[in-house]
Amino acid sequence: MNPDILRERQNATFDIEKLTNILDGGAERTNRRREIREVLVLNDPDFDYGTPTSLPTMILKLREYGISDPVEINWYKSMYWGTGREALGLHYVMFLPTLYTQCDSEQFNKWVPLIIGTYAQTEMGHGTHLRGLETTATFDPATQEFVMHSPTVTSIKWWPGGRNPLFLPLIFLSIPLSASLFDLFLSGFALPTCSGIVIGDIGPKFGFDAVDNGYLKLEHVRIPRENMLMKYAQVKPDGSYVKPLSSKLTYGTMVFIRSLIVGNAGIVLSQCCTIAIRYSAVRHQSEIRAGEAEPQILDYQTQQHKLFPLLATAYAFLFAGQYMIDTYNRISGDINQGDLSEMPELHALSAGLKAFTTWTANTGIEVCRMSCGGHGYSRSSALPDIYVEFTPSCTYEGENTVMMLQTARFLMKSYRQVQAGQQLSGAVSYLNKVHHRVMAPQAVSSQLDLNLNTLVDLYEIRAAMLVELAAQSIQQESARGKCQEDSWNNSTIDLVRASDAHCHYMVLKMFRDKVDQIEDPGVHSVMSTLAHLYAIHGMGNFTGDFLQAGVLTGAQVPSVSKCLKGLLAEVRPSAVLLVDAFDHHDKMLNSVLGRHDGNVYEAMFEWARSSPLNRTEVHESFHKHLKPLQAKL
Ligand SMILES: CCCCCCCCCCCCCCCCC/C=C/C(=O)SCCNC(=O)CCNC(=O)[C@H](O)C(C)(C)COP(=O)(O)OP(=O)(O)OC[C@H]1O[C@@H](n2cnc3c(N)ncnc32)[C@H](O)[C@@H]1OP(=O)(O)O
Ligand SMILES: Cc1cc2nc3c(=O)[nH]c(=O)nc-3n(C[C@H](O)[C@H](O)[C@H](O)COP(=O)(O)OP(=O)(O)OC[C@H]3O[C@@H](n4cnc5c(N)ncnc54)[C@H](O)[C@@H]3O)c2cc1C
Repeated sequence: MNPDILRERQNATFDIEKLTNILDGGAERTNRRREIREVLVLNDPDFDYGTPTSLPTMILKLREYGISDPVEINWYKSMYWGTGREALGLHYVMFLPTLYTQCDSEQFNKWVPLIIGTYAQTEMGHGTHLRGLETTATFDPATQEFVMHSPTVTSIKWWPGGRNPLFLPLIFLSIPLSASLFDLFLSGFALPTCSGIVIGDIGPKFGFDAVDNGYLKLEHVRIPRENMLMKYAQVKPDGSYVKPLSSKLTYGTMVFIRSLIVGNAGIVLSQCCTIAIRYSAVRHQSEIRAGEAEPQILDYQTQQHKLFPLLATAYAFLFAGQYMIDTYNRISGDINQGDLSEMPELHALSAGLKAFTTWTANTGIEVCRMSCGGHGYSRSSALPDIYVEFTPSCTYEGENTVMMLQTARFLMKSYRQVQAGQQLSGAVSYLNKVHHRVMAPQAVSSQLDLNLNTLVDLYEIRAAMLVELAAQSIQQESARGKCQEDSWNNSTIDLVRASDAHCHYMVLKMFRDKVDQIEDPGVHSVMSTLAHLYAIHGMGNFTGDFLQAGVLTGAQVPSVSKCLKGLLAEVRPSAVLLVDAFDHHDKMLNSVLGRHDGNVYEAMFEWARSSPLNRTEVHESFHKHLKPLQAKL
């Protein structure tokens, strides 16, 4: 074990295992996660780490072990595939959940155990604007079939993941928006089951290489009426259409995956913090005091300023992910019983948090990479691969700006309800006070009140102010004679800012609520420090908002920076222990820099020597290209 990393693990002030249990949702969940990792994967003789040939093995093993919980599937898959995406991700997180939520009982029993599929909603011309989708599904009562057709080049289905002849049916969204299970291919290498299908791969991408995103053009292809997913909407044999309780029920799968993405952003950020902080504990560079040994780069304040707020953010997002999944499960249970009353709030929360967490994590991954210097740019660090695999999450499952505007739509509606004298409940209840709150700054003293509850209040006031400013912008545009739509569009910068502040407040509130539940004094103390760091770092980034909200005075601004520096120093002794608590196995992290034993340099040399480029003393290209050239010179 590297001596630096060994020293970092001495004198722990908190019980790491207890913190790991909290992250997993209890000791039993930690035990289950490790059982899946150690017994079902690492000790499985069939386990051929992360090679494509192991994909069928993985599927059959998941079925053999009866693993169906999305989190457990993710635990299993992440051990198999490390930090990358793999071809079946979409099957598990979109195709199956759509069948679970949109099939009637007969369809469920018919299809769920048997098939692997994808989710073909996006078209070349439309990904965001679902009401603009052009693919048609025309019912033919004479044959009891739907005729599926791509009328224009822009209606070609574009992006479905896993869209190669290997794969089976796909969930298909078409006009009128209904989800029809469209059985295109038999399993295995069979060709299309019917003519009129043009299919292929959309070509090289920024990354996501394990997933073959394809295109699909349909020319009057017929599928049985029964292939329309009929839990919520039906087309009867006589062609009559039974409308769903809400047209937005068809969007349910996207709400589900957005809810998962929130926790996943926390997981990915925790992986990167593990890599960067462990590496920063063993990397020595330059000097602080002349003549002394080169310090660990983790002792540079700037390095702490880069990494420790991200460490706090990783914990914040993991807790937000737990809250999001619990909220999704509760409200989707109610929806299943026909109670749609909280569907708008679930949509607004999942859309906003998905955008907020992925934007922040996306930036954070790059900060972690750059904090590792040149070695961070090496694939051996795993950080470039993590970035390339994660960054599309700001686009897929709802492009982030559009998602923030969906949350803004809910905030504006809530604000108008308060103006009309209604009393709000739930996540936006803080808006009830927006007119009565005295936006008085804290005590005039230049000292900040560091009570976590006070900090949550300040974020709440900031959010309320920005919601009100966005609403006022819309009102001012209307007063200038703009129509409602133009008033909205001319206020979208303010609207996104308000949604971002709302999500920031929600995440800090969830972090505070989680800290309040922690009974172990040592764990409570270190988590409280991280929650403070998360809040103060945010105040430093958005000082203008807090000044504008009147909850921070100019005299207090220096205190923010002073407080931040103090918190960085407070986190320093626990930094390595805090990433150890994430409990990422070396095999899954697949990072030379993030090794648990900290033996980076030896491992890096071995990694480089194993490169195919080093298989021979002199690369064959010399003999093939350079030597003949030299002969002619
Ligand atoms: C800790 C747990 C960790 C576990 C980890 C487990 C695994 C983690 C996996 C992580 C990631 C894996 C990734 C896998 C690969 C992903 C591959 C990508 C796939 C895709 O991208 S699929 C396609 C995704 N596409 C979209 O998301 C489309 C986005 N567009 C839309 O959703 C809609 O067009 C819209 C919302 C933008 C607009 O819709 P519409 O025009 O119909 O609505 P309006 O804006 O006019 O609003 C009308 C009212 O409808 C309400 N509304 C809208 N949407 C919803 C909804 N979904 N639910 C409820 N209500 C909705 C609006 O709020 C409006 O209501 P109002 O009352 O009138 O205001
Ligand atoms: C790696 C990857 C995998 C994918 N896998 C799948 C899949 O399996 N199945 C599937 O169906 N789809 C998939 N997609 C497609 C994905 O869902 C869409 O790309 C996504 O929904 C964004 O839509 P778009 O590409 O049309 O972008 P656009 O909506 O065209 O976005 C372009 C710009 O327009 C802006 N914009 C759009 N509308 C508004 C608005 N109302 N207000 C303000 N600004 C706006 C956006 O903010 C953005 O800046 C995948 C995409 C990627 C990158």
